[in-house]
Amino acid sequence: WDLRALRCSFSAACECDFRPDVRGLECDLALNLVGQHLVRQLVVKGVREFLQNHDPVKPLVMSFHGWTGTGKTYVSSMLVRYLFQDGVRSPYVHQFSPIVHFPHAEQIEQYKENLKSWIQGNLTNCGRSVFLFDEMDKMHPGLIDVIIPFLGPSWVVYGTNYRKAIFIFISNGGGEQINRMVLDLWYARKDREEISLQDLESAVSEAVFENPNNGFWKSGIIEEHLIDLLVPFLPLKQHHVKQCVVNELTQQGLTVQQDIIQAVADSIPYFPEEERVFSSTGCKTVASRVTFFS
Ligand SMILES: Nc1ncnc2c1ncn2[C@@H]1O[C@H](COP(=O)(O)OP(=O)(O)OP(=O)(O)O)[C@@H](O)[C@H]1O
Repeated sequence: WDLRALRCSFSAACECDFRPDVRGLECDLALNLVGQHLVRQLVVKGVREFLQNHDPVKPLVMSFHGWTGTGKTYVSSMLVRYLFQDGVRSPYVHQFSPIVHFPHAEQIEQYKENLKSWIQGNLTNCGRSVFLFDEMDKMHPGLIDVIIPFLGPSWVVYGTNYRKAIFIFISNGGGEQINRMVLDLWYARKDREEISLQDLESAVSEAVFENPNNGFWKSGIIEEHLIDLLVPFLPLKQHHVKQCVVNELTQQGLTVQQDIIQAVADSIPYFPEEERVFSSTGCKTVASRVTFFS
């Protein structure tokens, strides 16, 4: 008899689908996430502490920032996989993309209402829900503030505690600032790993808060410090790209060949243009290039 299955048939389904494995997440990140030491530390520590607390004062709110192809979606999907048995397909994981769900600026008031009731309904159904907001930099400013009441410490409806939910925002906003800081370190002949988290955090918050084209523009979410973890994704260097190629070859069951690794790494654009230090597209196009060069 599977005792868990038996218990599941009598209890709230969502708690049953919720099977967090933080150690598994930690291992997977250590093995497969390339060149993002801050991300690994912040996400594992943040999620572990949040899950260890059986009575959290507020939901866990994380915001992922960085240049394209640096691993934001990759990490969020991995996290969800280690939280829910069905991963991103779990009915308790909800993804929002502005282009798909909120395409028309003139319907913003309707979107606000829909988003609020959607979140409220799903939280009533399952306090352990995860909400993923992709491409925050393409979200109409003002829309996201409608979820502020769900992110703070005082949101309790009908006696249900909503503080066990996890909210993840993903955005390229602040990516330029992160790249600039890492590049300045490189010009100063310092390691990219020497970057200060505090400096990054304030530069990113300021950048997204002050950009009128960003979903966080003048947002109460930033102003009221509702984000628990601002997670900066650093630009990847050529040796990181090579590691992504190795991962991809292995995953596709292909032989790891030096000439393919070199050919893929050489075919990618880098910045600064002359020195070719950081990948302009991270590891984003690695999979398709591996197919092309193999
Ligand atoms: N740091 C990384 N370590 C390992 N693989 C990576 C990393 N970054 C990106 N990749 C690979 O590149 C693919 C694309 O990355 P991902 O979609 O996570 O980028 P992103 O940061 O979300 O980009 P965008 O801002 O354009 O959405 C991933 O599926 C993964 O295979």
